[in-house]
Amino acid sequence: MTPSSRNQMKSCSNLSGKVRVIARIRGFRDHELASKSVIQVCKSSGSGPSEKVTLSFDDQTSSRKNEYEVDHCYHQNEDTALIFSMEIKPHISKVFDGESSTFIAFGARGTGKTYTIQGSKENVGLGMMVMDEILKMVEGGKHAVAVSIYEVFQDHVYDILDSKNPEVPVKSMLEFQNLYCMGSTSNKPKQKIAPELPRRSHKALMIHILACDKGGNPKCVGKMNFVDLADTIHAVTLASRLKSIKPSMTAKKQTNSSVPLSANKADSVVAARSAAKKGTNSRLPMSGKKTNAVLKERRNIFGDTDAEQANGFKKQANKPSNLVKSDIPNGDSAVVKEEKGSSDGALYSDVIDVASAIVPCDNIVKEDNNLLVNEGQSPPLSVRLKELSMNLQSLCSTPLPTSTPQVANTEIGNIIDAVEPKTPIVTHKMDFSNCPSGTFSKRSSGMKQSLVQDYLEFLNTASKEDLKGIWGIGEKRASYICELREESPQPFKNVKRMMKKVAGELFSN
Ligand SMILES: Nc1ncnc2c1ncn2[C@@H]1O[C@H](COP(=O)(O)OP(=O)(O)OP(=O)(O)O)[C@@H](O)[C@H]1O
Repeated sequence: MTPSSRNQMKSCSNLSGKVRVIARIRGFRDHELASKSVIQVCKSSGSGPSEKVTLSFDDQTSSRKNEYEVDHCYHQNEDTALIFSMEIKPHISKVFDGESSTFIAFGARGTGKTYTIQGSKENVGLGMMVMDEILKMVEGGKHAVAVSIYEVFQDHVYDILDSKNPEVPVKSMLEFQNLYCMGSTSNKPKQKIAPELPRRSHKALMIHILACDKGGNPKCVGKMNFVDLADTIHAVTLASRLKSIKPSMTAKKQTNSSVPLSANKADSVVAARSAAKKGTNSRLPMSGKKTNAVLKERRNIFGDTDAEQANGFKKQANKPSNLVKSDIPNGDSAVVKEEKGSSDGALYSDVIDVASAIVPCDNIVKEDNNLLVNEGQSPPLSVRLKELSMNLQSLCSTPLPTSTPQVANTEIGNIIDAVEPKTPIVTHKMDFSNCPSGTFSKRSSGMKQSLVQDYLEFLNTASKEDLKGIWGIGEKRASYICELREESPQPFKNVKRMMKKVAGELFSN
């Protein structure tokens, strides 16, 4: 994908010549129609597999216009069965010959990735269709089928089915349905993730085709992988995110054991040990025995020294935030198909190959907080927004001698109600018979609320450069605000939403 810049054509097709990129249009929902976005699909003059399609997204609300070139586009009246027969079915027989494939559904929230791969109650997804076809092909033959289902959250890979036996044999559609539905609704990782934090995990279904070797032991001859790549990830960032999972993958391959700790936890162990050595901190986050075990394991995995580890982890800690921009905007999703031999494809299948690494996630909440942390010197956006909310709170909690309902207490929810649009921003019929202080209060209350609205409007519409002009908003914060706008054209409709969206329960205290 070419670097993204505004109003520039992005070619999503023919990545490394080994990837086919198709788009699927699911149509606008009612609230999306209101955003005045327009999608245009133009076919090039070629036909058949060589045809190229240009998708133009014109968001009149934000004046954004983006164009993408893809290999094919499925329209909203074309169902998943058509995608299956055109894009996936031709590859099934190749898997039996050892040619693995990976299919990635990629798009912003709500664009239809789950609908396409897992399906819904009413509509069967690609996963079920493929399994149905594969089971027919293995029936009575020399092959067998097994499945694995994984969930990737940040740098952790969770085995959803059975950590002791990552490849679970499947003999019938009923068996598969039970596993797949259980896997899809599993709350194993969810339990560990703080509810107020955005949950953006990726899911992967792997279908293994097995055949017995000469010794009668089942051996994998080929795989079909289906990845639900959640969130708004730019293709370039995608590659780096996958690379960041690589240490876990390498660990799994080299030691054939689970990775004992997340990088962050090990990082803190290394940092604490180094501090202890220097005498600046005598406390280790774990017992000395466990610390040594962790470091030993990491040495086995990475073959590095403490100092190298510290550097390596430092680099990881400084890697860009997970909150990244999508190259495929709201309203469309894409299925990317990869064939054996692609360098990128190898990376993707690696992710899944080692996905049985089970990582204790007692630290995951701490790590999730990184989502809200700005890596720069300045305080994180959440802190800045909290500051802003306190200012707004103090503005709004001033008792007003107007007809506005009095705020009974200074709970933030009540304050927000007072700033909701139902409160008149400016009183047109000013009662000048009031005493001068009354008039002044009325005017100032209108002004305060107008300021609030202006600020929200500014956050919703200002260009990145203008956002950066505000004190406390730097490159990262401005990018984050722009990303929120990608998901919804007006993310900051009112103070309540702004607080919910950006800082979760931070403001509820
Ligand atoms: N092609 C489609 N036709 C009809 N409805 C669709 C289509 N694609 C998606 N939908 C509907 O849109 C909604 C969101 O779809 P879905 O949950 O699959 O999105 P998603 O990309 O998986 O979102 P998330 O990233 O939040 O998991 C669902 O109600 C789904 O039924």
